[in-house]
Amino acid sequence: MSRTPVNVTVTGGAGQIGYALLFRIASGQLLGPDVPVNLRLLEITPALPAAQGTAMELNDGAFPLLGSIDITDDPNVAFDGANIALLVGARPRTKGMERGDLLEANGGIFKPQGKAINDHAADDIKVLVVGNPANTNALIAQAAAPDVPAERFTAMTRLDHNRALSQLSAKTGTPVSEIRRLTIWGNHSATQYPDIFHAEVAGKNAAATVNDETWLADEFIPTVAKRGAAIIEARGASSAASAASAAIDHVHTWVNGTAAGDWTSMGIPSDGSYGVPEGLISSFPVTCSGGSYEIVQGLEVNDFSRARIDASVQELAEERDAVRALGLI
Ligand SMILES: NC(=O)c1ccc[n+]([C@@H]2O[C@H](COP(=O)([O-])OP(=O)(O)OC[C@H]3O[C@@H](n4cnc5c(N)ncnc54)[C@H](O)[C@@H]3O)[C@@H](O)[C@H]2O)c1
Ligand SMILES: O=C(O)C[C@H](O)C(=O)O
Repeated sequence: MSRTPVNVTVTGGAGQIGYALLFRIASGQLLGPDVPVNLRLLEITPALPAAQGTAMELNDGAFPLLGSIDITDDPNVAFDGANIALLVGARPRTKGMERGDLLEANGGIFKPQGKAINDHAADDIKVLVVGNPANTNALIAQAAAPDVPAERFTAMTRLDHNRALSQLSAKTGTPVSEIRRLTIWGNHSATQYPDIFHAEVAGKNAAATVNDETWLADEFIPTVAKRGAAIIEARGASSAASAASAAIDHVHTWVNGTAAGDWTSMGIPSDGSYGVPEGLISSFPVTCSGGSYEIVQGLEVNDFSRARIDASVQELAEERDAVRALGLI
């Protein structure tokens, strides 16, 4: 194998998403079947033994593409030379915790991680934030990394995108492979807006094919937007394998590109497109090519969509204002 290994740092490596994610990275599904990887796992000190256990299992997988595995509780070590950073570890909301408390607790995680990325990561670093609240955690990390181009910080809405694909597939009886151009707009939260007005189902407009605004407003959108809560209710724990799968999809698409004629959804720093205030990390339709992404321009936004995009963006602006008030950005 002649290629230089890619350094992939995963935070929260001992958690449940980490357990589903790391083996797929090691097997080549993140970057490609010919790309060797070195793994760095960042965990909190008490979780280091559990991370060691996961590393033992990774070794036992005898993955041909897997070089080294390093485990640390020091962000400066974890992000040293990192090419890809998957920020999964986060402080979950616990009983009695207000939204502001959650943002503050996560600020204590994502601000130092952003600084460590700024100071130690490789020049081509690409960051995906999975840990919730993902969009605002990405904003905190990005603000702490002024020397890294802002567009390298992204938040995961690919799970929402995949959920929307699956729901539309079930409604129309069309395989997901024949659905294109779906969009998730806004925040990875219950305010997100899954948009099918520009989507295609087997080459035909999805909204026209479905032709059922009641289903769209009362079933499709709430099912996708509240799917995370429904999984927690059913499993007693938040989504893990599907979240890991979406993280793989997000980075794979970012690095290897979108298919011709299709796009994907990524939480990215807004450039002001579609009336989303510049700098907010909001989900947009994007195409990827050559390791970069671009917002799909020129889509008509009807009144139905406008109201829903604006509501989610408003929530993002409130989260930004809250972390600004806490001095986190
Ligand atoms: N964006 C999405 O679509 C999406 C989907 C599912 C879950 N999530 C979020 O992903 C996060 C992780 O979920 P999980 O199920 O793996 O949780 P988990 O509790 O099983 O694992 C989290 C891990 O992060 C570690 N951790 C905590 N603080 C850390 C720090 N400062 N540095 C490094 N590691 C740290 C913990 O020790 C733990 O091992 C949660 O915030 C969850 O809400 C996001
Ligand atoms: O962890 C959560 O709160 C839910 C998660 O973000 C999900 O969408 O499954």
